[in-house]
Amino acid sequence: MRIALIGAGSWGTAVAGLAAQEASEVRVWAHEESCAAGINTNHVNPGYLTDYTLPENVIASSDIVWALKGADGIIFAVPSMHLRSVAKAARHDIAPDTPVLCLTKGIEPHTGLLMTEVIGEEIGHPERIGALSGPNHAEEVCQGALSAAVIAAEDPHVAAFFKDVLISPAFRVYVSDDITGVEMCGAAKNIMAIICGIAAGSGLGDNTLALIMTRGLAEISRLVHARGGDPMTCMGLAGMGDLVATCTSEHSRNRMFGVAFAQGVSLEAYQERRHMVVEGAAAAMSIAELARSLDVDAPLTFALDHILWHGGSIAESLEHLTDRFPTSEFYGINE
Ligand SMILES: NC(=O)C1=CN([C@@H]2O[C@H](COP(=O)(O)OP(=O)(O)OC[C@H]3O[C@@H](n4cnc5c(N)ncnc54)[C@H](O)[C@@H]3O)[C@@H](O)[C@H]2O)C=CC1
Ligand SMILES: O=C(CO)COP(=O)(O)O
Repeated sequence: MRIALIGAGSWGTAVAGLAAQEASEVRVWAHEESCAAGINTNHVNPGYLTDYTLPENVIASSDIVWALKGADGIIFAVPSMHLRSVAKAARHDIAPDTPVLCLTKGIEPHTGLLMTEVIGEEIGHPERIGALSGPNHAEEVCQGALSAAVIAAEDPHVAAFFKDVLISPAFRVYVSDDITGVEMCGAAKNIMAIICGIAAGSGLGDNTLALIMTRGLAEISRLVHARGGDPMTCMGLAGMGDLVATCTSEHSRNRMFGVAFAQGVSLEAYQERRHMVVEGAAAAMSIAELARSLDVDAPLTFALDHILWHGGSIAESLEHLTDRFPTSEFYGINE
């Protein structure tokens, strides 16, 4: 069996290693030629996860046609801002019945589309496209630390196919049919992680972090419900699981960016320094747009959008948030 892994950042690299346990060959497409060369020569990606040695059946190229050739399954792991252009470039080299899995976490700005919907618009046959999400930092998964994820797909055969490819004693894979809920949770939790980072970087304590995570989860549940997903998904790996991991972990780019931002580092400077995507920044904008269009009350998302993209101050946003009159804890989720 041959798997194509489109994207050689941290997560694509770690998941290539997982897939290589089941597949006879994993072909990785890397945006940077140097990443492909390092994987082929030393079995190490020189750009990401540099302490991790990939299995020898993982090979790479910056030629996407080569990567897709003869693939029995295709996994997309590119940042959200590049997903549409990469899927467009791949469209003529993907057979209509090849199962596809999306690892990207985000919502497309202006369209409000989920990442699987973006891929579906470009390559067609959206029913064969699933999404994987959960509390999975690449740095831990590649070292075999016990982790779990959920794969959501409309077609259960697609979820079962990728579950068989990726599951191992150290990487537990559950399945779901709530693709909307799983993808909304994966995109929105990054916003809460940045806010937790800002709070921690501003000297606020553990009570505040727990407050942000809990009210964040209620906000995510309202968004999931309004977008047509199942709020129960928020209790699972893609919801609470990933929220806890990303809001508390030292590996979280989103949380660490929030800490740095509170100390005066700009988004551009942070991304330039780390060469890593901070998906929650883009998600603050795209999910704020989506929430307004769906008439969802999303105060934490609106606050981060205001701070990052409209010049709002942290102090002013905190004052605005704490001025709100608390109502029923779970409003907007059941009705
Ligand atoms: N890192 C992690 O532990 C996890 C990441 N994810 C998600 O996976 C997705 C990919 O993130 P990472 O692998 O962490 O990325 P990363 O931040 O480690 O690396 C950035 C990636 O962007 C690529 N890139 C840069 N410019 C590009 C362009 N013009 N066109 C196409 N690709 C370009 C780079 O080649 C590299 O693959 C994101 O949506 C992220 O939220 C999900 C779960 C875990
Ligand atoms: O989605 C991720 C982990 O599940 C990666 O995002 P963070 O690095 O911000 O946690």
